Amino acid sequence: MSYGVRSAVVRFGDTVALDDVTVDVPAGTVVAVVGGDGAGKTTLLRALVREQRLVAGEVEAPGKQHIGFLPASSGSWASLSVTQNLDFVAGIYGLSGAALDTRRTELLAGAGLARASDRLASQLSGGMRRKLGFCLASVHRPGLLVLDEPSTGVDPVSRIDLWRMISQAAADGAAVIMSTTYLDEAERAGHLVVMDAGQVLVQGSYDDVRAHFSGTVTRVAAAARPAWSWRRGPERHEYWPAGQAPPGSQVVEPDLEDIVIALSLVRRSTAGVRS
Ligand SMILES: Nc1ncnc2c1ncn2[C@@H]1O[C@H](COP(=O)(O)OP(=O)(O)OP(=O)(O)O)[C@@H](O)[C@H]1O
Repeated sequence: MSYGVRSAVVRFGDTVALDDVTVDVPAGTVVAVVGGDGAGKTTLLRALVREQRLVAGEVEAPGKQHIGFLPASSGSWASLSVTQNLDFVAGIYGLSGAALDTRRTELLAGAGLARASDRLASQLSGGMRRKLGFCLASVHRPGLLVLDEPSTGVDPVSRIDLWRMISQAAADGAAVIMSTTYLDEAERAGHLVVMDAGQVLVQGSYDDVRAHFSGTVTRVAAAARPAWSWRRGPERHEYWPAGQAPPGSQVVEPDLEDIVIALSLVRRSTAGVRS
């Protein structure tokens, strides 16, 4: 079973938020959607859960009761405790008794929230709230799990817990699609979708994305082409089209962050956004 969107188009006035986007989300796979601000990640996920209407194209998704959706904001009820949040959502899906007890224990332990089970959601840290949101989205073991930036604000150690749970959901057979701004963690997904300005720039496994990348990334002290360079920690990286890097340049093996930035710069240049 594979879900997804085909040739999806979404417009907000003059803004094309999705421009002929086709993405498959096969069962048992984690698809990570990456891209800069306004790339169209949230619109894609909302289209998939049918919260955003398409101007053109098709959505293939199961019925609402088989979808789990963690929206970019909130995802839980501030005035309910952690347990009350879980039991409330589980109840909507008809989960009760021993089955609910088992699932609650499993999710709270996995998310590291067991000791916070009586705390109000409003009293949780931002990262804990995102983890609770994940638990609520996945409590009914949906066939399609759609997560909008589940790890934003979650500390690096807790992100490991979250990834374990996301991977487990896929291993149990769910089709999982998530957006993330953490490109190091996106590299772990089975399938990557790199977006910019509503378009899919490239998609496939991390190896496919690297193989598709043409051009050279160099490490520089001062940028020769400022519009094509970006900061990476204490370093500065610069993009050159294939064969154009000056002789003697310090060439670096581009990681996903370099590739996403370079592809976005190329797209904007092609679209006439940059001179
Ligand atoms: N309700 C809306 N009304 C008008 N424009 C919108 C609306 N929602 C999204 N957009 C525009 O559509 C484009 C895609 O937005 P979207 O939220 O999908 O991007 P994103 O990749 O999720 O960005 P971010 O990471 O900043 O949330 C942006 O240009 C955004 O301004």
